[in-house]
Formats: sequence, structure tokens, C-alpha cells
Amino acid sequence: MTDRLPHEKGFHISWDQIHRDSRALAWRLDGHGPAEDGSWKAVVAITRGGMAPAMIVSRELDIRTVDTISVKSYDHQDQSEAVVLKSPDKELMGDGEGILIVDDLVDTGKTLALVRKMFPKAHLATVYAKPQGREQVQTYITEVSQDTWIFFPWDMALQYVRPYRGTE
Ligand SMILES: O=P(O)(O)OC[C@H]1O[C@H](OP(=O)(O)OP(=O)(O)O)[C@H](O)[C@@H]1O
Ligand code: HPA
Ligand SMILES: [Mg+2]
Repeated sequence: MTDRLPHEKGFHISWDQIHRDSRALAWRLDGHGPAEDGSWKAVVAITRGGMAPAMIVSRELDIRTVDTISVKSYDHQDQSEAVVLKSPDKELMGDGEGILIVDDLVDTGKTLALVRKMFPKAHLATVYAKPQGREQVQTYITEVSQDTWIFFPWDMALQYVRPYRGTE
């Protein structure tokens, strides 16, 4: 876990930061849907990490139809094969046209590759992206290096840190 990080760097994201970055994602997507007025039909969150960004995006863009797809590919920081545990509504999704699929980040791109295969016409958007998976995502806000592990606020808690000088 955190004391045995396989990644060289840690990028710690606060609630405030993910809120700002998710809003920035929404504003970038605004008006770029395939409908005549540029709107999107629905937002689909890739659970669980995509749920908070998807909520913020759907709020900003006034989209009330929100569904989820559950893809599991990691146990803590160990990656395994990506599998779909729950699919979104078939009738709503079709081939994905007009659907905004939102996740917190793309890392290797395995999760999004699977989602893309299921819904080839959907728009895939993430808040953060690493270089290896960047090709899989159509819109993202911030890129971090591949050897960085992103820590999200829902996986962290405030705790005591020792002063820079001192022994306690
Ligand atoms: O680009 P990839 O290498 O596939 O990795 C990115 C995915 O991995 C994490 O989800 P995870 O499977 O850990 O599930 P969670 O969202 O429930 O934490 C993250 O939230 C992305 O969905
Ligand atoms: O850098 C990451 N942070 C959190 N979850 C992840 N899942 C894949 N990569 C990451
Ligand atoms: Mg996830």
C-alpha cells in the first residue's frame, strides 16, 4: 500500500482540487455533444472512481440521466484483467452515440479499451491521464507521468505529521 509504493511519485488530490478539475472537464465538454444544440444524452460513470467526477459533470451540464458501468481492474495497486461487473441500461446506451462516459483517470488504458469496445460511439472523458492510456481518452484535463500514483481524496484522511524540525 502507501508504504510500499511501486510508483516513484505520489500526486495527492484534495476534494477541492477534484471538484475544480471535474468542473473544468465539464466546461470543456459543454456544447460538444452530437445533438444539434451540442447537448449530451446522458452521463455514465465508470464506478467507483468515476462517480464523483460524473456527478459534478452532470450537475454542471444539467444532465439528469446518469447511469453506471462497473469495471474492475485493480486490487489496491495491483492490476489484473479488466472485467465488467455491471452494464448500463441497454436501451439508453445503444452504440454509445451522445453518451458521455466519465472516469477519474486513465492509466494503462485497459479499462477504457473495454468500454470503447462495448460502446464505440461514446465520448470517453477522464479528469486525469497517464501517457500510456492517453490515446484511449477523448477529453481529459491534467496529465501526470506514468510513474506517478494518483491518490484521490476518498482514499485518504487527514493525519498528524511531524514538524520539519523536532523529534515528537
Ligand atoms: O487505465 P487503467 O489501467 O485501466 O486504470 C484506470 C482505472 O483503474 C481505477 O479503477 P479500479 O479498477 O481500481 O476501480 P475503482 O474505480 O472502483 O477504484 C481507476 O478508477 C480507473 O477506472
Ligand atoms: O494512479 C492511480 N491512482 C488511483 N487509482 C488508480 N488506478 C490506476 N492507476 C491509479
Ligand atoms: Mg475506476
